Amino acid sequence: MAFEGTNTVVFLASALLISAFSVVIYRLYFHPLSHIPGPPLACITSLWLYTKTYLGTEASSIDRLHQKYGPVVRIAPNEVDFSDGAALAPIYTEKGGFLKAESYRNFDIEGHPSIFSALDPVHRKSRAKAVVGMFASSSIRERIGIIEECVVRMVDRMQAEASTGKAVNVLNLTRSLAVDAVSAYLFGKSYNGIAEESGSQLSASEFVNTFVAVGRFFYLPNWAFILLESWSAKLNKDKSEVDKSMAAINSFAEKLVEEARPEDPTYQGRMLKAGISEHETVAQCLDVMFAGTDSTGMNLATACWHLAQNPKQYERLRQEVLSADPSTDPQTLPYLSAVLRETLRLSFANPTRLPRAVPAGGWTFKGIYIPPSTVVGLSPYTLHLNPAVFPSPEKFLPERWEDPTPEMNRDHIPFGLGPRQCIARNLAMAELALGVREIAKRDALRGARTRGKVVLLEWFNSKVEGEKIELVWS
Ligand code: HEM
Repeated sequence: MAFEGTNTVVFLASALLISAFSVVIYRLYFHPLSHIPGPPLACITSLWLYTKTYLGTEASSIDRLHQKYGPVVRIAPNEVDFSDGAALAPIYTEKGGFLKAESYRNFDIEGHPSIFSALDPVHRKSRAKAVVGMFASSSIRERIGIIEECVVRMVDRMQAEASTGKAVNVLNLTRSLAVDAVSAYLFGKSYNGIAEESGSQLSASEFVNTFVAVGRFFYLPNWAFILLESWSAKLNKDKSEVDKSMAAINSFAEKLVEEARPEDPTYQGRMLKAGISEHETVAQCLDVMFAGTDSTGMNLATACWHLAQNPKQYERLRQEVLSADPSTDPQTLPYLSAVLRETLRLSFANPTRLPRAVPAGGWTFKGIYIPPSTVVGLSPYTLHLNPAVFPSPEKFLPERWEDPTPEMNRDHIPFGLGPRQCIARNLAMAELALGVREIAKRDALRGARTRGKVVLLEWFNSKVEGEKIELVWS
């Protein structure tokens, strides 16, 4: 009997080994992507990509692969990354671009695909159509005073915290501004983050951090994602802080929806009017609260960081702001716009690939055939740091935008591009331009020095280590 048992084990182990070996041989030599170069481990198993993503080194690791293997690299059995900006148009824009990859489902909220995470364009369209008017430049111009007020309050607080002589976490301040601007402008009710106790962490921070952390499991199949997310939430040592922050944000969003009427011209009112359920409307509000707080906060804090490090550029910006008519739209000031473009190039709020699925029929790029369902994409990280397009790419040089080449314009993709580019681009730009103008006008960065380093984990929404971007005023 024992002998028979051993035989079965040996048989099963051999069968397993043979099938694993066959998969390896197939993926390396017979798979429809076997003609694309890439590290053998990544071609054999998605674990390579999952690990890099989890560790927050995805974008830089793939960038190094491009340096070794060229502009088209296989980074997983069924995934290919491009570094050639010529691939942007076919993937993201032409004929509506390719559909978002399955991994976006991991960003669904409470089981609802958000405007951001929806894969199905029809599902997304009914939601986006209800609110897209709020993001038009003309609508933002009409109610720009709401954002201006938040900006003034944020700079007041920055100056008050600066005067204490202690290190100031500007990321906390800019996140507070961002959550207030989005909530006041879209929902008609400010979250009032700037009014929270000076020096304390924004109560919405852990909510934002939790969403950011979703990015570490971005590429996992949805079932594995759900499993790991629930385990890691249970194991989180800061669980009570997270729960508190989530509860604060959830009750804010729930109240908004409870009190909303479909005839209200607010984000929540428009969603309800479009027939979206109350439960889903709460989820859609949470989605923009996160998206609006994280990326804009990160970019404005990055602008402060670089301006504090570059006094000549800060002075030039100030001179431009001070000599302009105060009623001028700051987005029309050339140097201020150059500062923002350079900030958006280097902030890496969204550093990694924006993955898309190749449609039926496949796709041929410069003679290279990519079969249907392959996940393809380009990353802001690789494009924005390409020395052939942006010489001395690590340097903060707003001057480079005074006379940009066509390749610079093409490869600068902080908001993504095509029909799925950032729906709130105009709102974000208005916040950033008003923020930078107010800081320059009031000379809020006079005497500011950067403290420590800004280390990023390259998740879909990058995580700043320690959630701090610190300045000290002397
Ligand atoms: C500087 C600030 C911002 C940056 C850099 C940024 C960046 C991006 C990027 C890269 C995408 C496209 C992702 C992809 O293709 O997968 C995106 C989409 C999106 N963003 Fe932003 N974003 C910013 C501000 C905002 C704000 C303020 C809001 C909301 C108030 C927002 C809401 C969204 C939504 C809803 C989408 C999904 C659009 C769609 O798929 O139709 N973002 N953003």
